[in-house]
Amino acid sequence: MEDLIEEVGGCAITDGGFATQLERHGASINDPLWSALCLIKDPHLIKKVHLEYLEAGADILVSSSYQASLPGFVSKGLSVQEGELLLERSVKLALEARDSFWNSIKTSSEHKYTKALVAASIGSYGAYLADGSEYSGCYGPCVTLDKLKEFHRRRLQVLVKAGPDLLAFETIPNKLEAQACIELLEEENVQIPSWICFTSVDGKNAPSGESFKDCLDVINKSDKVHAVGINCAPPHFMDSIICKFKQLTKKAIVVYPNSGEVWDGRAKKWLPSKCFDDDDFGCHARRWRDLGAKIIGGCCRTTPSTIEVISKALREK
Ligand SMILES: C[S+](C)CC[C@H](N)C(=O)O
Ligand SMILES: N[C@@H](CCS)C(=O)O
Ligand SMILES: [Zn+2]
Repeated sequence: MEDLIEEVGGCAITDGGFATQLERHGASINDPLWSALCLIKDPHLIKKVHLEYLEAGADILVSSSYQASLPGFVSKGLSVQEGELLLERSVKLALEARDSFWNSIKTSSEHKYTKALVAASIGSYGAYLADGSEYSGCYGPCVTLDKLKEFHRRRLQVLVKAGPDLLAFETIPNKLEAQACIELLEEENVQIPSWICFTSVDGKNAPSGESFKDCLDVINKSDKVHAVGINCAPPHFMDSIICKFKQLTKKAIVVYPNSGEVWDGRAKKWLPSKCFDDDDFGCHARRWRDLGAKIIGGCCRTTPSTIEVISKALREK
């Protein structure tokens, strides 16, 4: 990850909203598995979306496993073994897209691309609950550290074995889940780098109300985690969050905010709110880089055109 950041001039671009782009192609993801439903129904579309983000200039692809889980697949009537194959497929599809894109352009002397890395997405427990609780962090008293580790363990093992370049823990909403992720990375002796991203609904704390200082103190103790940041929070929080994270950690900072719309977990739809358009992302991406972010992209409701604008803004001399 550090090599990629250096190779691309100090700031790598991750992709944009994966589920958002699936939906724009007509995929129906109103389901407890959300975008991971496409792993069963339409894997070709997953590859197409990965290729679109590569074309737009993403240096990092995040796999389609955000809301994929073994209990989720089993509740659809699949066996554990079938579920494991689907998790593996999520990484393979991204690797295949990356390799075929790279093979198609690498011999041309004029291309502007770097060979992308594939990050296996590991969505939070709240994502699996499919009730929007990745934005509240309220898992209730029954959800202990051990329960969170057991939820994450097998999926992590299968995703690591599938051969991604990175692990991307996404939308972590509280300190307990950050602790679970750190302990798992140690216990499983994971050798590939990880990033851990939190959500935020107030721009100051994790959704649970716990301070980012407390959350980052947990993460700073682990050398398995190479970057820490925020995803799927409103973009106008990023300036102050980057400044705050710079004081709280020496790890690389990653930011890939959503458009600013707000997810209604009950109605399962995005509610309009103060939003950034693609051009806003372009201007702000430069600012986020200048403030010290090392990986920048978009999350829900951003699209390949957002990533193209970010790429132009960051790569143009
Ligand atoms: C990042 S959110 C929009 C993903 C969907 C959510 N976990 C749900 O199922 O409601
Ligand atoms: N990687 C996931 C994140 C959702 S918050 C996606 O882009 O769909
Ligand atoms: Zn998102």
